[in-house]
Amino acid sequence: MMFQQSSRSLLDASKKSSSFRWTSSVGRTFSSRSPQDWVTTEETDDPSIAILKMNRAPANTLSLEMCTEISKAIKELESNKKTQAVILTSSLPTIFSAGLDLTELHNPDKDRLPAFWGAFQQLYFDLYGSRLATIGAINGHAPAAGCMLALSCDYRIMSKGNIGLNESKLGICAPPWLGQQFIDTIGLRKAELALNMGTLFDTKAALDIGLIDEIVGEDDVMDVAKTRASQWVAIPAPARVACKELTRGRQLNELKENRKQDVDHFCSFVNQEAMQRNLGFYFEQLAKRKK
Ligand SMILES: CCCCC/C=C\C/C=C\CC/C=C/CC(=O)SCCNC(=O)CCNC(=O)[C@H](O)C(C)(C)COP(=O)(O)OP(=O)(O)OC[C@H]1O[C@@H](n2cnc3c(N)ncnc32)[C@H](O)[C@@H]1OP(=O)(O)O
Repeated sequence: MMFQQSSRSLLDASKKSSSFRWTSSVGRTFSSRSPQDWVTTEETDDPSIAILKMNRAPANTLSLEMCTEISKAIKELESNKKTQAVILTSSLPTIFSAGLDLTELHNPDKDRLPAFWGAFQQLYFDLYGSRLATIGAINGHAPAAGCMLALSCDYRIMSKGNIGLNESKLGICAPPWLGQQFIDTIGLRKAELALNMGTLFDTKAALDIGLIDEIVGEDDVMDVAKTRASQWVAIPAPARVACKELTRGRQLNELKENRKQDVDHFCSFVNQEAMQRNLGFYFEQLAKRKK
């Protein structure tokens, strides 16, 4: 049942994921550590509050396996009835998440691409629809899908870095459900300007526009995150879950009903020659910027 305070998320869409064809890693990963190490969960001194850390150096990019690992960690936390809140953060010094792993999109493997997008959709279901109170402790850059991770949390604190949907700079457009999440958060006109220009906001601008809820000092991130988590947990869970359903249920259901079309749409979009060319240029720019 959707509104029950149980170990299940608002939309228990995970069952559907079993229909994906999960292909094995094709050696595209950055980190030499195994996917199991890319996401860790920690307890806090309050048994109702847990921490989920992303540890995929160098940029916590979302590959198929990274999406799956984060989803798995959320599900595991939800399966413990005591856990009522999770703080999502990064163990990297300057990056929360650099968004989708662009190596998944550039010259993609044709069987892996739909599975990758399915895993990204699943992550959205699991985080945006989690029964847990979710606190985004954004301690570094959060562009594009990194911003999606932040937007999927119930409350966002940020210490440094830039955040926003910059997809247009890559010659692409955010998927409709991510665009809608952005519009729902900051309003149509502001979203229209930011989406078209691919604007990335620093912490002050992000607060002004309503993309984040609070700016915190670098050394205070975890303390503030725990305090905010305690405040969310203090609200009776059935009310909290019902409020989430009220504000997010329609969007979640819409994508749930259109999952297959969304995957097809994404794959045909990404496979276009012009799109591949743009991605190639963007990669070159990233590499040059470093030099
Ligand atoms: C109605 C019609 C609509 C149709 C739409 C239908 C479907 C939608 C289709 C497509 C939607 C696709 C959605 C995409 C969402 C995304 O998330 S795209 C990814 C966007 N991300 C970025 O642009 C971030 C790029 N990275 C950076 O700007 C910087 O790395 C940073 C985050 C600001 C950090 O800078 P810093 O100097 O600290 O680090 P480096 O730049 O040196 O990065 C370290 C290392 O990591 C590599 N890297 C960084 N980001 C990515 C990435 N996203 N993917 C892959 N690799 C990445 C970088 O290249 C460095 O590598 P190294 O040189 O080998 O060390």
